[in-house]
Amino acid sequence: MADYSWRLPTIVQELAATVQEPPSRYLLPEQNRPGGLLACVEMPEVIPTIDLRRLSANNDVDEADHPESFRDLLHEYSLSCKKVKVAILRAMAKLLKLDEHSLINQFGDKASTYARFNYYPPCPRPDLVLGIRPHCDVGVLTLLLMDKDVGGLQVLRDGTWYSVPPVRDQGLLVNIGASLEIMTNGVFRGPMHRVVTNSEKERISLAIFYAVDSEKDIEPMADLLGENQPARYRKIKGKDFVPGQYEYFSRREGVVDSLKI
Ligand SMILES: O=C(O)CCC(=O)C(=O)O
Ligand SMILES: [Fe+2]
Repeated sequence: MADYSWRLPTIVQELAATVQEPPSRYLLPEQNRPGGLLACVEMPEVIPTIDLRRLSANNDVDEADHPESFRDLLHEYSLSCKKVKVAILRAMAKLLKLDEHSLINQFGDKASTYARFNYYPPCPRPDLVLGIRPHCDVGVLTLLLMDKDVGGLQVLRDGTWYSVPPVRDQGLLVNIGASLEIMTNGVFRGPMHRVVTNSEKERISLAIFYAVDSEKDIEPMADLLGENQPARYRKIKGKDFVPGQYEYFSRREGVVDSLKI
């Protein structure tokens, strides 16, 4: 029988179109949300970020204020993504010649998974306005479902911005976050990326962010260190990392650089 466990929504627009506004009980509290600093200017409102733990935990669905199909679809999608995340982190651990569970074990008991739909309306002056300013994702791993038609994501390499073409056929873009860079002592690097705007077309993406337990320390894994492999990053608590990240955003630097030894 065909295995549909990796099934993704046909297109991100289809998933997004089923709901106007996610119910507030599934959202991350405002003060914890990555908001205005992601964009180039202060945003008029903080961007809603769905906390998938709340979404999965809440089975008391009130259809009146809750489009059930959106919840179910996002939940199903997050379960598929979890398998992808686990498979990738296992493969990465093997590449590092570590126990295959070692990276997954870094998350701690209360790891977080957040979903954010990024909507970029057409912009008459793409030469002046970015959709998201340059940043490195702060978590361990990000799975990005991109708009199937409209590109815009760019990745920085050796001082040049490279455009990532739209991924058709239900492709996912896997982004390494700064937490994983620290844990692997810089073997895997979190790339700087940004989103440019488009004068004619709107664009939607869905990012699922996997982050460690906020009480856990993020630090180079002991098994990767040795006499000739000293720690290249200082440790930082999960909960101090995210606010630090946004402070550095405004200075257009990566928080991970501040932890380099
Ligand atoms: O919309 C995109 O393609 C990228 C979004 C992104 O970088 C983010 O949400 O952190
Ligand atoms: Fe990002």
